[in-house]
Amino acid sequence: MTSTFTPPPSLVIATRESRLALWQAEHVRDLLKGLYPQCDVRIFGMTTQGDQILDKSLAKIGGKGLFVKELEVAMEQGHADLAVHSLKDVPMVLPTGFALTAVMEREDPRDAWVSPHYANLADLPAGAVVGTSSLRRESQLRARYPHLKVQALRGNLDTRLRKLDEGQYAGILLAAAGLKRLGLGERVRAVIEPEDMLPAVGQAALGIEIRADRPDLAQALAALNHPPTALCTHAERAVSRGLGGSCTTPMGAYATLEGEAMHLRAVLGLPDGSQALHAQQRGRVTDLAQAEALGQQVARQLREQGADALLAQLGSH
Ligand SMILES: NCc1[nH]cc(CCC(=O)O)c1CC(=O)O
Repeated sequence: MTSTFTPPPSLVIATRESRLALWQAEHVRDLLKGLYPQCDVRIFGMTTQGDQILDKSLAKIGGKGLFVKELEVAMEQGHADLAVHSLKDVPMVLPTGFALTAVMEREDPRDAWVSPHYANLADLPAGAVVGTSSLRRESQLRARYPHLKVQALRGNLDTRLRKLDEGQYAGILLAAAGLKRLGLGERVRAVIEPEDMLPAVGQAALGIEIRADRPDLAQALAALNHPPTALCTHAERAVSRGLGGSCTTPMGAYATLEGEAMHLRAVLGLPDGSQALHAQQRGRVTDLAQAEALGQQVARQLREQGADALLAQLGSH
C-alpha cells in the first residue's frame, strides 16, 4: 500500500497555561516536530474559566469540563488545530463536533502521598489533616483511615505544594504523574498502590482532541496514539459513562492490559467514606468495542450493588 499522506504545513496546539499543561503541550509539540520536521508546530496558551475559579469546589461550579471548553472554542473558531488535555479532566461525553483522536502512553497512574513530616499515610496520628479536593480521594481515604481529617485543597500543582509548605496540612494527595512530569518526583514520599486507592478514570494519560471534521489531522496525530493506553482508558471511561458519571464523581477506575488480557477495577463511594461499592472484571480486549463492553459490564455490576441509589445520595450531599 502506498501512502498518500502529506503532513500538514502547520499545527497549532491549544493548551491551558498551568506549568503542567504547558509541559504536556510542549511534549506533544516536540514529538510532532520529530515526526514532521517540515511542519511549523506552535502552542496557543489559554487561561480557562476553570483556572480562574480557585476558591470553590469544582463539583459545584460545573466540573472539570470548564478546563476543556475554551480550548474547544479555539478549535471551533480556527485558532487551534488540536488540544492537549490531561485525559482525567476530559468529560466522558465530548460535545458534538469534537473527537478524542489519540490517547498517549500513560505515566505512573498512581496517587502520591506528599508530606514534609510523614513517610506514609499509615503514620498519621488521629485528627491529622490531609489536603485534597478530589471526592474520589476523600472517599477512599476516609474509608481506609476514618481517624483522619480531610480539608479542601485547590489550585494547580505549584499552588497545592505551596499550601502544603505553608503548613496547613500534614500532607496532601496528588497524582504521581503530574509531579514526575514537572521534575518534582522527589516530593513523593510514597506512591499509593491501586489496591489501596484506585486512580481516577484516565489518570496519567494525555488525550488529544480535534474537531471531528478534520480527518487530515486524525491521520497526522494517529502516530501519537498508544493503543494499550487507549484501550485501558476507554474501558475506564466506559465505566464512568455507564454510571452517568463525570470527572467529579467520587469513583476510581483503573484498567491494566497484559497482552490481550485486561483487568478492570472500579470503586464508587460516598465522600464521607461510609459506603463504597467495588467491582472488577477480566476479559480479552483487542479493540475499543471490547474495552467498552468490559467497562459497561463493570458499570452494570456497580449498578446491581446499588450505584444509582448511592449517586442519588451524592446529589444531596
Ligand atoms: N485534577 C487536576 C489534574 N489533572 C491532571 C493531573 C495530573 C496527573 C494526570 O495526568 O492525571 C492533575 C493533578 C492531580 O490530580 O494531582
